[in-house]
Amino acid sequence: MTRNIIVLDTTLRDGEQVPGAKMNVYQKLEFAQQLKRLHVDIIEAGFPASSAGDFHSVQQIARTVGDSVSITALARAVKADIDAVYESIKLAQDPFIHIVLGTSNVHVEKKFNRSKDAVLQMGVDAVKYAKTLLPQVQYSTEDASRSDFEYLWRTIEAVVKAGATIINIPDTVGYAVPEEFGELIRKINERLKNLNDKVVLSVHCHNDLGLATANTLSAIKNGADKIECTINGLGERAGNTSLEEVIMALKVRENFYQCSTRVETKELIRTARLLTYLTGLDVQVNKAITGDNAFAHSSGIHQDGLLKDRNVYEIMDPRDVGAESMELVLTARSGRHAFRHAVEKLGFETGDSEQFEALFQKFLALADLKKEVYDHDLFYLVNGEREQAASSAVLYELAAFHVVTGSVQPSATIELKRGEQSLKGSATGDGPVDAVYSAIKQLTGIHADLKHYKINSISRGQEAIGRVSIGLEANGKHYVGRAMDTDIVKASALAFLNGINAALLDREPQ
Ligand SMILES: CC(=O)SCCNC(=O)CCNC(=O)[C@H](O)C(C)(C)COP(=O)(O)OP(=O)(O)OC[C@H]1O[C@@H](n2cnc3c(N)ncnc32)[C@H](O)[C@@H]1OP(=O)(O)O
Ligand SMILES: CC(C)C(=O)C(=O)O
Ligand SMILES: [Mg+2]
Repeated sequence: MTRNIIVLDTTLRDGEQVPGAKMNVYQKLEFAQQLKRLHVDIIEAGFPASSAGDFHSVQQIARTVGDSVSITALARAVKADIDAVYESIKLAQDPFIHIVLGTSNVHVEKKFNRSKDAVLQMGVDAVKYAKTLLPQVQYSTEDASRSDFEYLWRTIEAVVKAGATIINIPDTVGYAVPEEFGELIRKINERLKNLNDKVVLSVHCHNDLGLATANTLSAIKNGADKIECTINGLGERAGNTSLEEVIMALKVRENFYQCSTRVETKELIRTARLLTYLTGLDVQVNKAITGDNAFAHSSGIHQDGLLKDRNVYEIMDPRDVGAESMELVLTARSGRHAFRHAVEKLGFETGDSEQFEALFQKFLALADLKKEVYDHDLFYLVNGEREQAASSAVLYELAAFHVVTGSVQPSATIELKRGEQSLKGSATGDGPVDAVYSAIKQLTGIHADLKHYKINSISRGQEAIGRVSIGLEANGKHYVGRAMDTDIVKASALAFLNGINAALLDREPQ
């Protein structure tokens, strides 16, 4: 008999704590919809007390996917944080409040400068308060793996008696090693079952020593009922446990773990690609499950073996994680049937006939420029179109641009549209992109400092698409912008406008 493991995805909370991983509300909603398709049990949607923007995103996620996925969000052991969590998730069907509070000596003494008893009491009070709002409360003993065991247990016992229904044991700084972490979970599990066998035992591991997946699996083997993970292992510092790795380890080695999950593994690659697209954070090519080379075989002896029998060098079928064994190459000579087939094969809906036609025309324009359109390009084409439709509140649009560069001083002429209004202006700069950015700043009148600029080539072929990610500071806050185009100057202009629009929307909510 297999045991079901509850899967919580915290990409939108711990994952989003990563510099550069910030997403806007439309992007978070798109990702949450994909997590729903992936069949995770719980989405940790954010940290609503941290800003009005995060509160709004958590609320929108709870409203949009909270009918079929359990939703939680994080709070310190602070009343205002707990209130913010409750207010943002209360419309979901199965919401719960997640409270975190440190148990290690260094947290108690250095972070809080209080006695152990006083910190424990803070946790108990927080749980009692959260219970007045919702029946389900998760309590995380932050830095558990570096905590004195008897104090850790005393805390768990007290918060369970106060009403906590899930106890989450974090290896916050990735210090644990598998044998030791497994033993810790075994001991807690034994005592917890005697104390209250309805309480769910959960783990949350970080990857500072590259052991997050191993520690999570060891915890499962030793009785953990629930795991917290992120897609591509995104998360604070070296990241969190990678969801796809644990899920596939449980599936491929079911004979050893005798556990299963509800996760729809065929959605794994698509979820990982979507996250890369939304955050601009690429995955290393040799990353297990979601790296570009995870299912690529290059050496002759391996290829020979595979041709004789796939099992010689394959422990899982690439199709089980949503990887294509064969890619369809589309060109400008492809028709609507082939295009629809390719888009649907990637798992996207093609919309009504008007939406489909608009998408097809965009595809033709791209195919004319790029000659060959790969699955990867289609993925970005469809997502870009959706994101544009979702963010109809965008303030400025690029209507036209012209740049001059070479042995003269680079200059740019830009035409922007804002609703019915048309604005045109020119500027010079150190280079064409700098000139474009100066002209955009002049026209929008926004004081924005470019903090970082990154350009990558995505997809293959000579006419690959350039993806630009920028970070800018405006109104004392940091905003990100991303865009892609076969013309890198245009992609640069669009990414900058994206960031400017995010800053303006923050100042003038629509
Ligand atoms: C392990 C984790 O991943 S925990 C989650 C990490 N996530 C985040 O930090 C989310 C983003 N954070 C934020 O937006 C802000 O830090 C806020 C809104 C939470 C707090 O902002 P501020 O009030 O300005 O406080 P600041 O961040 O400077 O300091 C943290 C304060 O919270 C206290 N604190 C830290 N953890 C906890 C906790 N679990 N419970 C109660 N208080 C806590 C600290 O002791 C400090 O209080 P002090 O000012 O009395 O010393
Ligand atoms: C909030 C907790 C679970 C956390 O992220 C950690 O301890 O790493
Ligand atoms: Mg964490």
